Amino acid sequence: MISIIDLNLQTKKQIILEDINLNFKDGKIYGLLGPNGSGKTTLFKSILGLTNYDGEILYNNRPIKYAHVGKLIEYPMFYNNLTVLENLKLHGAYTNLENIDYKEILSNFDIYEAKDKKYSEISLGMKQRLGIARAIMGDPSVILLDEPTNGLDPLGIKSVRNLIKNSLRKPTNCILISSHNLTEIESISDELIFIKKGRIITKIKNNNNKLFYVVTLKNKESLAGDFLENPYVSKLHLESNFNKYIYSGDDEKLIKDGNYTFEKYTLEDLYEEIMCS
Ligand SMILES: Nc1ncnc2c1ncn2[C@@H]1O[C@H](COP(=O)(O)OP(=O)(O)OP(=O)(O)O)[C@@H](O)[C@H]1O
Repeated sequence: MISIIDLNLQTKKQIILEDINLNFKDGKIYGLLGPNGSGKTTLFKSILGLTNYDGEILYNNRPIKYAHVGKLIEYPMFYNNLTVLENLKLHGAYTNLENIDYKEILSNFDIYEAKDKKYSEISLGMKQRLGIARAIMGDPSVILLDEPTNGLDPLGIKSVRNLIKNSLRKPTNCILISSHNLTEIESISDELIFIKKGRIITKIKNNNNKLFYVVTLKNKESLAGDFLENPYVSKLHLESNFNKYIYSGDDEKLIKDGNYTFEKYTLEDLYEEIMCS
């Protein structure tokens, strides 16, 4: 499990990440959502030790630097003049990975046919799949994917999505994905984390039922214990006293007991409500 404890990062001019406290469990996929410049990539860079920060990032109670972290972040660097296979082998060599079955990796990522093509000659979709293939070489405990479907066409998006869902998730790894594509992130993630101006606004369990409920308590006394204990209930804004909650479960009975008013939201509506209020 990754534990991020009191993470803060600021430059002389700007607060970039503020009071981040998060746990990411093995076997789960976490989707990070937030506008441009909200701090998603910087959070990934902190996990990778690529930037200074205050606070602690642990993996299974040890500093994260001891964990094997695979990454696809910003513009992945590959050598244009080397082939797909040569690029992967080079990565294997300089990261000291042994017993890598390159054929299996390339086949799993549907790029085996292109193994002898130069990197500069393959399509954007293949480049993206190659980037993910490289990220998971050696079976990392943590996988960070920063906008893995950036620039892909609809079929490319589908193929990367299926790959993440079907091949990457394991009980022994923890996957973090940032994306602006709400449909995609909703279909992949177990938990959705909303970040705005460097702060975690809220996090919700995703049950892939496509609809969320924004629930308003009629009065404070209506804070029914059962409701708040439900794992599919989160505050709309973690830090405010707002009497609004998000319910992402599918048992409408829970919110139809007269103590609440509720509205159905799509993830897009929810994103707007969270980011614009
Ligand atoms: N090295 C740096 N020095 C100073 N400011 C930085 C640095 N890196 C990022 N920032 C600033 O930190 C903020 C967060 O940027 P970051 O790239 O993490 O956001 P993001 O959520 O990943 O955005 P996007 O969705 O556009 O990729 C931005 O305001 C950015 O300008």
